Amino acid sequence: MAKRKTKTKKSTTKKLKAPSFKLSSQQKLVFGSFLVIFGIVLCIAFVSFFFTGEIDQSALSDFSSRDTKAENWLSKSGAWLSDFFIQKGFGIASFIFSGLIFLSGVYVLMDLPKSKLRKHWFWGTLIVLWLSVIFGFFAHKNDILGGTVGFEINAFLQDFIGKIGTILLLLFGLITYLAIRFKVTFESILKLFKSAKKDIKDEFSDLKDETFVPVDNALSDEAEAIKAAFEIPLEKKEPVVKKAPKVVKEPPVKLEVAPETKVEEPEIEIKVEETAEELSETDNLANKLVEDFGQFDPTLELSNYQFPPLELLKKYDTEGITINQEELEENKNRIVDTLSNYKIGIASIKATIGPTVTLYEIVPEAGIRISKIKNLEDDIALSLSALGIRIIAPIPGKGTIGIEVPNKNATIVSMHSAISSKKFQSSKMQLPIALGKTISNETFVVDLAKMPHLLMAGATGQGKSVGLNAVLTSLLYKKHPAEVKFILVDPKKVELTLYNHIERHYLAKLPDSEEAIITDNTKVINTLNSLCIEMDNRYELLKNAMCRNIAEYNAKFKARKLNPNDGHQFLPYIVLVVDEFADLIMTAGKEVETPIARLAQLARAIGIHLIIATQRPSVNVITGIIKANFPARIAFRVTSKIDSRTILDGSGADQLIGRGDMLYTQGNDMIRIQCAFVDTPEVERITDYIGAQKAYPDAYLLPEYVGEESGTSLDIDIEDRDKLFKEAAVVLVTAQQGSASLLQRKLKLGYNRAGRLIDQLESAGIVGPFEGSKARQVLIPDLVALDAHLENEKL
Ligand SMILES: Nc1ncnc2c1ncn2[C@@H]1O[C@H](COP(=O)(O)OP(=O)(O)OP(=O)(O)O)[C@@H](O)[C@H]1O
Repeated sequence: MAKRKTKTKKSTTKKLKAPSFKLSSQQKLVFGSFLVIFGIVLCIAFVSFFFTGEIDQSALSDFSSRDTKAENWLSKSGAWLSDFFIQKGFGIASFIFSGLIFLSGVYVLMDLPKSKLRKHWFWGTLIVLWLSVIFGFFAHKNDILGGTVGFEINAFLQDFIGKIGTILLLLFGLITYLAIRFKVTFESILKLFKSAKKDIKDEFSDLKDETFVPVDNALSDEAEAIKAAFEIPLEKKEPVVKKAPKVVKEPPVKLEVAPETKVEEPEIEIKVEETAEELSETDNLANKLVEDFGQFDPTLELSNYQFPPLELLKKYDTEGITINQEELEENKNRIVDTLSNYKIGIASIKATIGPTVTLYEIVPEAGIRISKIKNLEDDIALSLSALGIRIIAPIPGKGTIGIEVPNKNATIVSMHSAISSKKFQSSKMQLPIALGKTISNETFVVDLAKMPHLLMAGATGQGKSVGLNAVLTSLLYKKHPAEVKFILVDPKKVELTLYNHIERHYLAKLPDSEEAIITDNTKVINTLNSLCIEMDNRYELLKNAMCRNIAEYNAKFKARKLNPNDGHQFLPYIVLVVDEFADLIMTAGKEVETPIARLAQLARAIGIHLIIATQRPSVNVITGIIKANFPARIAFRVTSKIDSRTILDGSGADQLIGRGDMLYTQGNDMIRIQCAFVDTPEVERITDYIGAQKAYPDAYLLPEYVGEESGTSLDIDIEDRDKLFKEAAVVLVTAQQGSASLLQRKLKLGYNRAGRLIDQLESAGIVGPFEGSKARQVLIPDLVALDAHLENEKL
C-alpha cells in the first residue's frame, strides 16, 4: 500500500513538473514584485470601492473615454477591478484574492516551495466561494456582500433545497473544511468547550477573589504583615525580599510550594527534551500514522463478522441446585455416624452444594489427627457407600477436612450458562475459557495463554471430547477470526469434523494440504515441524521489534510502530488441539514428541498454545518431558489410582463420577469442576453460523515444511534446486541483500531451508560467498539481469 502510494505521488509530481518553467533570479524579482504590488493595488481598490463604488458605476459604462473620471483611489482601473472582483465576482470575500496574489509574490521573491502555495490557493479559493455564498444568503439582491457569484449560487441552491437546506449545506461545508484543513475532530471540539468552560470558571473565581480585595485591604495591620510575607507572585519568581502587592489571590499554602518547584523546574525540562528527541523518529511517524489512519485494526478484513449469539446454545431444565434438605441431612448424618464409628468427633460441619457434588466441610474435634482421617479415606467412602466420594484432608488454606459426596441428581452445567456468565463475558483474558462450574457453583474461567498448555486425560466416555468442545466454543465466543487460529488434529476422524465449516475463518493449515483438520498421523509431523518454524519466525519478529511477548508485539503493531515492509504483521494466537495423543505417540513416537516438547517449552511467549487430550494416561504417552511442560492438566474420571497419578501427580481422578466431572490443576491446588456441557448439535449450529459468514480467501497458512530428506546442502544441479529457488532469488535481488533471515521472513521458511537456498543461490552465482556477520553481497543488480542470468544458465 505504502509503496503504491509513493508511486502515485511520484507520478503526480512528475506530471505536475512537466509544464513548470524555471525563472531566472531577475525574472523572479520582476514577477514577484509585480504580484506583491498587484496584490496591494487590488486591496486599495477594494477598500476604496466601498466608498466610491456606487458613484463610479457610470464611469464604468464609459471606461474608454478620457473625460470620464472615477472616484476610486486608483481611478478607473481601480473601479473596474473592484467591480469585476467584488460586484460581479465574489463580494467582500475577494479581499482574500488580493491576499493570495500578494502571498504568491512573496513566494516567488523568496523562492519558497510551490506546493505550499498551491495549497494556499486551493483552500483560499474554497473559502472565497464559501464566504461569498454565505454572504449571498443574507443579501437580498445582487449585493456587494456576496457578489454576483454568491447571489446566483444562493438563488440556485434555494430553488432546489430551500433556505434551511442551503444553510445546512453551508454548515456541512464548514465542518468538512475544518475537519480536513485543520484536522478538527469531535473530541477536540469537546476539549475546547471544556477548557473554555474552565477558563470562564477561573475567571469567575478570580472575579470573586477580586471582590474580596477591599476586605483584604481592610485587614488589620498585623494580618497584612503576615499575608505579605507569603505573597510571592508565582509567575515572577522573584526573591522573597520583593514584598507583595496588595491583592491576595492564592491561599498561602499554595504559595509555600513555589520555591521548591522553582528549584526543580530546569532539571525536569532537560529530561523531557532528551526523551522526546530519542523517541522522535519512529514514534513520531507512528503517532502521525495513528492520527491519520487510526490504530491498526486486525479485524478490518472481516469487519462485519458477527460473533455467534447465545441462543445457539441450549438451556437445560435441570440446571440449578437440585439437592434438597432431606438429602443434605441424610448425608450429614451418615458422615457423622461413619466418623464416630472410627472415634472421630466433629466440632462443626458445613455444606457447599455444587452442580454434581456437595462438599461437606468438617472441623474435627480438638486432638484428632488429620492423618487418621486421611488413612481412613477408603473406609469412610465404603461406609458412605457412594461412588465418587473424595476426601480432602485438609482443604488447602483452611483448617478443615472436606468430604465431597455426589448429589443424587446431578445437574448439567450448560455451555449457555458458562458463556453467558458475567465472569466470562467481562473477562479481559487473552484466551478465556469457560471450563464449567466449581463446587460452589461459580463459573470457572481460565486463561489458556497463562496455562500456557493444557493436558487433558480421562478414560473413554468420561467427557474429554465435550471438554475439548467447551474449550473451542469458549474461544469462538470471545475471539475474532483474526485473533486466533486453530490447528486441529483428530486421528479418530469424527470428533472435530464439524469445525471444517470454519476452516477459512479460524483454522490454520499447511500450504499444500487440502483438509485443514489433520486426521493422518504422518501429516501431523509436518504440521508440528511447520509450527516450530512459525515459532522461530515469530521469535525473530519479536526480537526485531524488541518485544517480550505476543501481546506487547501486537500492541506495538496496532500502534503502527512496526513496519509491515520489514516482515511485521499482526500475529494471531495459534491453538493446537490434538484429540488422541496416545494414538499419535504410538504411531510416530519421538518424531512427534520432540517438536511437541520444543513447542511446549518455547511457544508460550509467541502465542502458540497446545491442548493435548488422551484416553490412555500411561507413562509412555504422558512422558516426563511432556508432563514437565504441561503444568495445567485436566483429569476426567480414570479407572485406576495409577492413571490418576500419571495425570495429576496424585490420586483423585479415580474417585470422580464421570460425565464431565473433572479435576483441574495448574501446578498446585486441585479444583473439582463440573465441565460445561456442549452437545454436537450446538457445535454444529455455531460452526454453521460462523461458516455462513464472509471468510478469508483461505485458511491461515503455516510456513511450508520440507522434510530433511529433500535436497542436499549444495545442489549445483539446476534440476535439484529447491522449488522456491526463483522466488528466493527475486527476494534477494529486489532487496539487494543476501541474508538467510530475510528469506525466512519473506518466504516464511525455516532456518535450514533458507540456509540451503542461500547455498544454491551462491552456487548459481546470484549471491557472493559467506562474509561472517555481514549479509552476503548480491551479484545481480536487478530483476531484468536476474532473468537474463537464469535464462543463460539453461542454455
Ligand atoms: N460435562 C458433561 N455434562 C454432562 N454430561 C456429559 C458431560 N461430558 C460428557 N458427558 C456425557 O458423557 C458422554 C461421553 O462424553 P465424551 O464423548 O466427551 O467422552 P470422551 O471421553 O470423549 O469419550 P471417547 O474418549 O470415547 O471419545 C457424552 O455423550 C455425555 O452424555
